[in-house]
Amino acid sequence: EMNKRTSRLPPGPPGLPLLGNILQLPSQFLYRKLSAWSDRYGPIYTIWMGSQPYLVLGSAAVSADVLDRMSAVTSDRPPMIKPRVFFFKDMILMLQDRTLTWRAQRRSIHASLNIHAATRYNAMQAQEAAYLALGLLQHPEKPFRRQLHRFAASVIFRAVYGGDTIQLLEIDPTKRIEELTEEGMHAVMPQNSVVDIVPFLKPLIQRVKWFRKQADDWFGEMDQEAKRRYDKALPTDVNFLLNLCSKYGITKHQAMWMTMALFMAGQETSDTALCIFGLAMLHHPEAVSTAQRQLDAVCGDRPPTFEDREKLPFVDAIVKETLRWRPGVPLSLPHRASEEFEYRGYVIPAGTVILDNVWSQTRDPAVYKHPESFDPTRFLDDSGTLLPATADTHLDQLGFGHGRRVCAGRDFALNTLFIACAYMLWAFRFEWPVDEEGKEIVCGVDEFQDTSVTVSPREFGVVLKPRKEGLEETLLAAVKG
Ligand code: HEM
Repeated sequence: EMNKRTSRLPPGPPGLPLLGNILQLPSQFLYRKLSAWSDRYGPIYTIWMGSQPYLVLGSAAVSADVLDRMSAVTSDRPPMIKPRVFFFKDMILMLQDRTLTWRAQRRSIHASLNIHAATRYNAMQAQEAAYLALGLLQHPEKPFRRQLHRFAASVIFRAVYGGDTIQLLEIDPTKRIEELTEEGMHAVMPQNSVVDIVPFLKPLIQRVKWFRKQADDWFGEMDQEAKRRYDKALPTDVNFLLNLCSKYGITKHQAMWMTMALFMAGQETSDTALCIFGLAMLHHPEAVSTAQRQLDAVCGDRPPTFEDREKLPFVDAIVKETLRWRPGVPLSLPHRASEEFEYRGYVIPAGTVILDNVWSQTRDPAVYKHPESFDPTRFLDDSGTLLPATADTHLDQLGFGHGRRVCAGRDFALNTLFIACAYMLWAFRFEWPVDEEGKEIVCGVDEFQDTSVTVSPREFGVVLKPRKEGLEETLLAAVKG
């Protein structure tokens, strides 16, 4: 299908005959290797997985050209046979091509999560942020990450299915979905899927019973879980998305999977971003104190609200910088060219997989000076007001991907992060735990773990000290609403 003679793909690292660059790719932190190659081969280059070309986009400008301006032909997903066909049976919108089903789902999600509609979730998000702070105050013995995880799960679960806050000390009803998600998502990255590197194996593998059985069992369980959750949800003010499905011609089976997809896409990503926020705050006390001065001036002894947001640009700048400094989804999700296209004199054949390396884009020194330093003031003018966004960066939010596939939950996620970070900064001082000799137990800024789609800091401890009189009562009142 691929005509190597007529295509003129941009050059990249030389590989081996037949295998291409496969053996040069690390099984973890692929984005780091791809970023190092960007330094050498430029912001657009090609790597080969066998006979399959992968175009790697390493600068914000190139990504805006290829994935935004040419989105009409660069917005499909790779075949990803193992996860997409074997596991998800093409029911999950993140991995679908731009079919009519995909379009209908994006439309209904947009109707409920666009920047205006997303404000309908604000009261719930603020209540959840208060409950997060309360949990951190009352249960310092529960790991920080565990509590962020509960928060992120509860916010997205309630937005999708309605219902009450997931309690910190009770059984987490989302646990099963998460276990299944982890198993399924592991298959997404090309290194984990032999079929996708050597597609001619597909028919053979499809006949291998045990392999199909694993995927079929997984699908069966996920399908049941999706149905159970969907049937339990009562359309309410909070999860009004459910009301929209029939309007957009989405069948029940599709709606079941769409709601599940939203949970999968929204939970771990938000939790990861908050964990990175924690790490950044521990390393940057000066950012913490600037934010706290602003919060104290605006809110005093009452907790922050969404109405305060205009007056809290430093908190928004911290959220932006957190997502830029260590993007939790460093390679976004892969796109695929649906048609041949030309760019900068190159000819990219249909079927080329496009890797959106947001990790290199967010540390492009032409766009962000001193990209390795965590500096929220880069987004603010001298008076502390948010600056207009940098061109070609999706409002300085490269971490949410590009083009027609750009994250469908971006504004919702930014609201979740804003209120959670505002609450934590308002309520607590951030300190490292200390060992018996009084020495701080620090987690370095690069001590990350790779969980295939997301990357996040390894587990670390944080001591949160209350900085307000009567904090517990204030938070209890905020939780009650
Ligand atoms: C900090 C939090 C989040 C980050 C960093 C993030 C990042 C991303 C990225 C990088 C993509 C791929 C974009 C592309 O292919 O170009 C994506 C897709 C998506 N995200 Fe998010 N996301 C976050 C939160 C959420 C939330 C809260 C939701 C739902 C409420 C959500 C729903 C989706 C969906 C449905 C897609 C698939 C879009 C498609 O394939 O058409 N995300 N996200």
